[in-house]
Amino acid sequence: MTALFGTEVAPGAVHVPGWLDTERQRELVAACRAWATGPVPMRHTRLPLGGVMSVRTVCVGWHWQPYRYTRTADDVNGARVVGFPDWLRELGREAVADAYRDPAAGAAYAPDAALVNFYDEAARMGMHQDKDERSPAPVVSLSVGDTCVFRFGNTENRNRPYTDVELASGDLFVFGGPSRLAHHGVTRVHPGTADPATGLRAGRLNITLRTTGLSDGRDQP
Ligand SMILES: O=C(O)CCC(=O)C(=O)O
Ligand SMILES: [Fe+2]
Repeated sequence: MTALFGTEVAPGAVHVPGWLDTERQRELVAACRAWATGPVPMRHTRLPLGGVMSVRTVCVGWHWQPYRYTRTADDVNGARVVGFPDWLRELGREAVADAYRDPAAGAAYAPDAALVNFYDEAARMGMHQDKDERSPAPVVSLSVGDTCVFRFGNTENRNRPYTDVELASGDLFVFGGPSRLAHHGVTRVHPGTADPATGLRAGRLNITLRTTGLSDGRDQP
């Protein structure tokens, strides 16, 4: 087991470098490759004002489109989103338990959605809040591939104060509690920093686990 000396970037926001070993990163890359092919293909999300996101995204458990979750990908091909696997929920539980050093918080964690984002070297993500979930449960973020600059800000606005954190392959970042609605984004990706042993030769994968707080038959309007 890796020694877990995470850094608290803000209250409730913990960075644990090197949390995933190479084998687990390889497994995640393989899972993301499979999800990227369907039933809903990985694609650039269209924004309501006509823009498209520079990252490519595929969802697991619930489909996210700006700014709601549904079971079917109505903005892509109408297909039902792939099911959320038990092993991914278990990984999320381990992540929360380790980052917060709180086994009970880990055991209570029950994510039901994941967003898988792929960044090529030009992709970015603007400052935003993850606020389409109806649950205060933490977000678990796992990174594989090229190192990026992850900007972790405040709950008030997109501006300072913020902290720039380098997220490298295998890193875990958990944000919950008072940081759950903090603004955050990715300001750049450092090309050529990935370890090819993960199976991802170029670019960056980020997987965020979320708890939607939704149940079937009650899709968000
Ligand atoms: O890529 C990252 O590290 C962050 C992704 C993110 O903020 C999101 O998907 O909402
Ligand atoms: Fe986010």
